[in-house]
Amino acid sequence: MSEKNTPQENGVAGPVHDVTVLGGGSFGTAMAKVLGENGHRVHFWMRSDAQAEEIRTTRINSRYMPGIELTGDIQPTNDLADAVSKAEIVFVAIPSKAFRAVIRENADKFRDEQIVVSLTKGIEEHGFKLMSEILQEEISRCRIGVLSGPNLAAEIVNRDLTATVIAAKDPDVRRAVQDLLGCEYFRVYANVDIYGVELAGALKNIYAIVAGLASALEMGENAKAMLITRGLAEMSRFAVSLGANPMTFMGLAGVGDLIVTCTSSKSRNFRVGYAVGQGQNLDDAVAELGQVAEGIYTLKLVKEKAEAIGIYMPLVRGLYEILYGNASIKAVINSLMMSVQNSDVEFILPRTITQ
Ligand SMILES: NC(=O)C1=CN([C@@H]2O[C@H](COP(=O)(O)OP(=O)(O)OC[C@H]3O[C@@H](n4cnc5c(N)ncnc54)[C@H](O)[C@@H]3O)[C@@H](O)[C@H]2O)C=CC1
Ligand SMILES: O=C(CO)COP(=O)(O)O
Repeated sequence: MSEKNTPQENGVAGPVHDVTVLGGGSFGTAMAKVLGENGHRVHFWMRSDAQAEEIRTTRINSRYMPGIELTGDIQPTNDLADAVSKAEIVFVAIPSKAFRAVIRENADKFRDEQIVVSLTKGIEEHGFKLMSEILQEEISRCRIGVLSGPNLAAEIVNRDLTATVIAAKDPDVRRAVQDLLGCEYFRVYANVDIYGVELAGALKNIYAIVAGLASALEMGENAKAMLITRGLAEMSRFAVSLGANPMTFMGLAGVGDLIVTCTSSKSRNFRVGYAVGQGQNLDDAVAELGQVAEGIYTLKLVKEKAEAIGIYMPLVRGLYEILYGNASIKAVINSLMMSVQNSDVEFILPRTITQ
């Protein structure tokens, strides 16, 4: 750590920290940019040496953030051991499908008590594990946190006003992340409900796909409000039944992230839904996107889990039938609108509230 001797671009002052970001995609790049502009030394790891070299020489990640200049002391590398060993805090922005493999392969590189924060919004395929649970299993000697919220990378890199949530049990972890990332356009709130914050980030991707579909079909603004609100009801019902705090879903990581991804074509999940709504098949839509849309995997896992624990999730079931069951969109909408199940009460209170 060293004292800063130059005014920082983002209106913050304080000691310079060594911070590592794992994952050279859209969100890793956005977080590296905030940290770099906040004056920190950022060890930015990506698996592709060519990509690291491009960023080193041009200061631009042309595949994931074309035209966005990465200023500040950002040091791209494909040497993960070196990047992790130098860091006081490690942020992980690796898609959920590869998350455990990357952490497990490199578990011995992390230090005792090192802070490791997941930025990933997904669920592991076998065992329904969230990323913080994977970190707990693979590197339990580290201090773990989760960052989630309405955080479109494409807006953060333009310095558009944004708020996020750091969830961690350890107050020092929460404070460290607030200090590192907070600046005049990026505000960091704290929460202790790691499971709720993390699950909300994964679940909202499903409803973003639904909203993209609805938008392509020009269903209108009333339909949008219905989908977002009923999506919130069903995702909170599911999460609370698994132990999340219902209040988390009233906050930025819950309804906040749900709103942004269900209303913005900058969301990749929304875009996949939009393409399917326009008649494209799912595989082509994902291939054309060229980036991760976690919701298409999360959907399968949540449908299975909801059935296993008996939670009513009609939007999840309907989207699953469209994407994986070859059901016609029209038939699914019709069955959702005409369903008599539970339409007599708007709220089905979670057991934890009624007991
Ligand atoms: N882009 C956004 O606006 C936000 C994304 N997130 C979450 O962050 C996570 C990462 O998303 P993005 O960066 O946006 O995805 P992306 O599709 O833009 O980039 C994914 C990155 O992961 C890398 N990657 C894939 N497999 C890998 C492996 N086996 N080893 C090392 N690197 C690997 C790719 O090379 C690429 O650099 C996702 O869970 C996403 O939901 C969270 C908040 C906002
Ligand atoms: O999580 C996000 C914004 O908060 C990004 O959503 P997408 O992955 O759908 O782009």
